[in-house]
Amino acid sequence: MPRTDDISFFHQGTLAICGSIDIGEALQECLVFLQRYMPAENITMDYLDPAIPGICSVAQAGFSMLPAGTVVELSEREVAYIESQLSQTTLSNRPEDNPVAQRVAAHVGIDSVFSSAVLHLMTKNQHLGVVAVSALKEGQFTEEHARLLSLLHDPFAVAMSNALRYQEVLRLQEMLKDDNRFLTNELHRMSGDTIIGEHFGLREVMEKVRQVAPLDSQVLLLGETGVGKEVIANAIHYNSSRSKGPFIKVNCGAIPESLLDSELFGHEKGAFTGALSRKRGRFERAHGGTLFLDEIGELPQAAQVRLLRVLQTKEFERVGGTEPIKADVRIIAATHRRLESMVKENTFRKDLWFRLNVFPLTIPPLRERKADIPALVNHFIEKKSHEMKLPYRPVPAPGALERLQRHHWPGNVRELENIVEREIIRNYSGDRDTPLLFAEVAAPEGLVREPAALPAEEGPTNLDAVISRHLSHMMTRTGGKIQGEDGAAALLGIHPSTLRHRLRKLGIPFGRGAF
Ligand SMILES: Nc1ncnc2c1ncn2[C@@H]1O[C@H](COP(=O)(O)OP(=O)(O)OP(=O)(O)O)[C@@H](O)[C@H]1O
Repeated sequence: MPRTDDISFFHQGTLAICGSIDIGEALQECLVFLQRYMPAENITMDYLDPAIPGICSVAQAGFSMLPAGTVVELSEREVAYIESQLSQTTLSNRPEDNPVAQRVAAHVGIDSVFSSAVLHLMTKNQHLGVVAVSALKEGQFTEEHARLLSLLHDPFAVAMSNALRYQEVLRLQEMLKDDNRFLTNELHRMSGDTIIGEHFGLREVMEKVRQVAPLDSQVLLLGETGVGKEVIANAIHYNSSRSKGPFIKVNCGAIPESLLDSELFGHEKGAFTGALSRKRGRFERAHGGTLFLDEIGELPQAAQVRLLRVLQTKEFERVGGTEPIKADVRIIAATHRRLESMVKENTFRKDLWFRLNVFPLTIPPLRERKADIPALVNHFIEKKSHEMKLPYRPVPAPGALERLQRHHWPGNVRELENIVEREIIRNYSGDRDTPLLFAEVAAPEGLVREPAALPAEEGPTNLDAVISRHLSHMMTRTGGKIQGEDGAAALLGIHPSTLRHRLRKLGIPFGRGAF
């Protein structure tokens, strides 16, 4: 039968050990408790890592015998000593009694004599680690102290096991955060880090981006398909105070109506057939960041009502859930549709349109910023060659860029990107020494709309257009370089600042960044 004071000792000791989720704080409580029964001045919880081999401190309280996180390497003899002691509580009242305690003391710079009582923690014959109680004087611990300490074996073993698991969770969490940071940077790099035309065709758009990005206002991006709405949404996010948060995209037109609610707001386990586990929706995932609602004009009426409610209350419930969830999300919506006409036709809710239309930003179609085409072509050649791991960089054939600039571009930048990719593939499978001709842009009927007054073969006759064409050609030839012997200014025989002035006036990109 256990003695009554043993039961009380166990009870109070267990409360001290389990009193805090932080194992350091728990050991501090425990040290204060143990001091009522033994001359404990320090307590550490450590485990043996056979891979080092050495002991690693999990937590500590007292005079810093072994601060948390310390690793002390051990010799084979010292590891063998620990292994020989597993089934008992080791008392060492003189340093020479315990070679491991001596090694630890030397490691932390304690040169005075000391004594310790070491409790080995075991579960199912597996050595979890030790709890070591120490004092800075010799001969401090008795068999009775060892007996009392061993009464606390089980709560210490549970605490040790939880602390190790908790450390593992923190390690994995840090790894996930690191992966997340890496992937976010990769995504950012891949999805529009470079905005071609920001100083030329998109200058006004980018001015507005810089104005609105730091504010938390909603933005509505308008423009034909493929003009770069997502690229601009990215730029707003990465130039805002939310840039470290997530950028989550939803293509409202690509998700079946029956799945929209679950995609946007998430669902609880068992909310519907196939909901095997709880799932967070895109709103929840975008918490602290930006939610990009692409193709907002395709949102079905019922979903428009729910979206409006979330925008008004900033709260939603998961499908099948009752608990309201708050998400701090900035909304950027985009559409190639004329929302105003849709409102008139009653296919888009007027109140939602008002909500979204706080800061409308229209991205001009490519045909209205043709001066950006050479730089875009070079950018896509670079991008695609890199993606395709080409050992060489194809170059456009003479006259090809002019041909591209005469195209009407109904599919905008995306169409240009696809054409560049196709041309590189064609070039790769044919004669790689042939420059990229882009012959296809001139071919299909209706795609190329040459202005009647400017037949393609004659080229422009208006003086500015002729100069613009020539300067664009020179920029392509020199890779945007203005100064130096091989720069465009020297080739044209004019002063570099005069050339820069001309280029700016005509909206022609220059400089290394433009090519
Ligand atoms: N200014 C730009 N600089 C570099 N790349 C661009 C630019 N604008 C668009 N792109 C590229 O063109 C492609 C189409 O752009 P994006 O997806 O942003 O267009 P969108 O207007 O959102 O299209 P949709 O209306 O179909 O959703 C993307 O690969 C994008 O990276």
